[in-house]
Amino acid sequence: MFVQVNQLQKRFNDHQAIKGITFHIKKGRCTALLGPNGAGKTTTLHMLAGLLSPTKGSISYNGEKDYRKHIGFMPQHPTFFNWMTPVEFLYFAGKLSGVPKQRLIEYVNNSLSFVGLTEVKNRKIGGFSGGMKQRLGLAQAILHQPELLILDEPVSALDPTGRREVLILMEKLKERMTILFSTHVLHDAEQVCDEVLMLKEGEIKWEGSLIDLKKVFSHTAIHIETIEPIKNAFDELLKPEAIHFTTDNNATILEITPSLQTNDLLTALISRGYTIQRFEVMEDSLEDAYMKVVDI
Ligand SMILES: Nc1ncnc2c1ncn2[C@@H]1O[C@H](COP(=O)(O)OP(=O)(O)OP(=O)(O)O)[C@@H](O)[C@H]1O
Repeated sequence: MFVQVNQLQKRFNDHQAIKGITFHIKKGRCTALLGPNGAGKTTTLHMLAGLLSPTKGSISYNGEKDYRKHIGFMPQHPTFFNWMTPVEFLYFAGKLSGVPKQRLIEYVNNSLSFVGLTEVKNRKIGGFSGGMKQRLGLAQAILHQPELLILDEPVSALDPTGRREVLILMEKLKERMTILFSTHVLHDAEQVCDEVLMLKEGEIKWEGSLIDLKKVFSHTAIHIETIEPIKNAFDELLKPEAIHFTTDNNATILEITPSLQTNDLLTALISRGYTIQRFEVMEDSLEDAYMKVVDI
């Protein structure tokens, strides 16, 4: 166990934003905190980063009390002094986060090189694109080489190019540190995360690996077309297994449980003399699984 969160709650006046959530973050894994707007993602990340105190509950980081030095945090909208250069900004941030003076130059240069901003390191931040600013935010968050990197909606505000750049950087960072990031964009989560935490209205709706999420919530649909009509031909084959069964002329679409082996179905059809023109296995996307979970 790396980070254990127990019965965490946050109340803003009369609004209970986080309703007693319990989860853990596994060391070395990249976890996506997924949820619609207002689910409580930012509030949860701020509590984990030590920027907001919980109303109730606990966060345990390898048993340490003051764990903030091990955490790197990038807010949803990183703000900069536009008149500063990346080097000046990172020196300033490095001093604040307690990077030893003798290592500061090395750390700043390493971070800038990692996010691809070395060439512009002495230009004013004011002239930077959104993507460059986001990469500078990332450089600041990893500057002190944290064990846990927390990123609040790291790609949501970016155009497709900027999004891709940041996702590639996250993919590389996965080898060096544990990552927790929030997003409401499923496609982005699917590309980079190993673990998923789904949050809705301040409650965890699902926790587990991306692979398990797909297994548990997706259906497999098989689209079959044969030359011979196959209506009612499945009775003995799979009636108890079939969830949904529709036919349209010679096209048959089955939604089956994962327990049924598609190979067995194909073999059975061939051995019964059907001439198969199409046999296509279609799996639900993470988006379908997500919709099922958040609609619980
Ligand atoms: N400082 C605050 N004072 C009062 N209510 C707040 C405060 N911060 C957040 N909230 C409320 O708590 C709930 C959760 O907000 P939060 O920003 O954590 O959600 P989110 O999942 O990050 O949403 P988004 O994707 O829109 O950023 C919302 O209803 C929000 O209005």
